[in-house]
Amino acid sequence: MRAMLLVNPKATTTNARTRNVLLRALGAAMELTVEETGYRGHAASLAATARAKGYDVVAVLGGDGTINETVNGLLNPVNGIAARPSGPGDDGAPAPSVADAVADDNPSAGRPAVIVIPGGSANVFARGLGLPNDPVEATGAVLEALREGRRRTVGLGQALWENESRYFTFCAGLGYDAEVVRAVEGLRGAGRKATPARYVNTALRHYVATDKRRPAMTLTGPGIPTAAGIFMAIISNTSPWTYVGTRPVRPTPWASFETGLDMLGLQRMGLTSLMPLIQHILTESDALPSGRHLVQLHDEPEFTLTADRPVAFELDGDYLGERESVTFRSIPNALQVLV
Ligand SMILES: Nc1ncnc2c1ncn2[C@@H]1O[C@H](COP(=O)(O)OP(=O)(O)OP(=O)(O)O)[C@@H](O)[C@H]1O
Repeated sequence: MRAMLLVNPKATTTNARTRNVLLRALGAAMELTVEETGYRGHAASLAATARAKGYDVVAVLGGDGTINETVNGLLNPVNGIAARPSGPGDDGAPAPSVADAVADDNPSAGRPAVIVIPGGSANVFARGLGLPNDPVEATGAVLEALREGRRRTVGLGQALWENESRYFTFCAGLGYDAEVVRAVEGLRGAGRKATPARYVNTALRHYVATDKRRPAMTLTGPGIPTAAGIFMAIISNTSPWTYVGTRPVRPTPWASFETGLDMLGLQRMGLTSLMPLIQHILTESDALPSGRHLVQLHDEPEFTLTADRPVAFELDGDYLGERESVTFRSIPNALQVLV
C-alpha cells in the first residue's frame, strides 16, 4: 500500500516528536512518502498529485484547515483548484478515469483513502470520526484500522458561490459565527494561539458588535419552505459542530456523515433567545433545539442562503470573505477514511 503523508509543521499541536512517531508507525505498515506543507493551499496540490499518481492513501498530520485542503485536492484533481460545477456530481474535474467510471456507485472508491491524525487546535473532523484527540493515540487507532482493513465511507458538504466551489468536511457558517472565525483569524495573524478560551472570549466580545436588528438572509431550496429574516446559519455535515475543550457543541444533533446536510438558522439574536439555545447545545441531548425563532433542516440534498447585503462566510473554520448567496449541497459517499 502506497501512502503520502502530509505534515503541516505550523499546525497548533504538531511537533517533530509526533511527526517522527507517526513516520515510524505508518512507515512500518505502508510504503510512505512524506511531504511538509509550506504555505496555504499546498496540501490541496499535494493531495491532487497523490491522486494523479495513484497513491492508495493520503495521511494528514495537521488541523482541520489542512484536512479541508487535502479533501479538496482529492476531489478536484486539477491542482486541487475548483471551478464552479454545472450540476450535482460534476466537481469541475476533467473527464473521469476508468477507476472513476468503475466507482460510479461509490465515488470514494476512485480516490485515495484518507488517514487523519489530529495536529491542529480543535480537530473537529478527527474527533467527529471517533478518533482520540491525541496524535499518538490516534496513530494507534489508525494502525488498528489498517491491520483490520477497516474503512468508513463518509459524505461531504459542498458550498458553491459566484464562480467558486469548495468541499467541507464538518461545517460551514454564514453570519455571526463566521464573524467570530474572522476575528480569531485576525488575532492568530497577530501571533496569538487559537485556544477554546480565545474563541469564547472573542465570541462574547463580538456579540456586542454584531448586527442584532436587521437579519440579512433568506433560505430557499427544492421542497424547502422559504424562510426569511435569518441572522446566522450553521450548516453541518456531522455532529458535534465544534468542541469547547472536551465538551461537544451540538446545534444540529442529528447531522451525520451518512446523511445529507443539516442546518440551524437563527431569526433572533437577543440574549433571551440565545441563552436557552446555548444551554441546550452544550448538553448531550439528542433532541433538536426548540423555539419559533429557529429554522432547522435535516438530511437535505441542497439549499441556498441568499443575503440582502454581504455576510461573513466560513467553511470548516476557515474564513472565506463576505458573500451574498451560497448554495450548499450534500455529496454522499465522497471519501473513504481509515478509522
Ligand atoms: N508551512 C506553512 N506555513 C504557514 N501556513 C501553513 C503552512 N502549511 C499549511 N499552512 C496553512 O495553515 C492553516 C492552518 O493549519 P491547520 O488547520 O493544519 O492547523 P491549525 O490551524 O492549528 O488547526 P485548526 O484548523 O484546527 O485550527 C491551513 O489552512 C494551511 O493552509
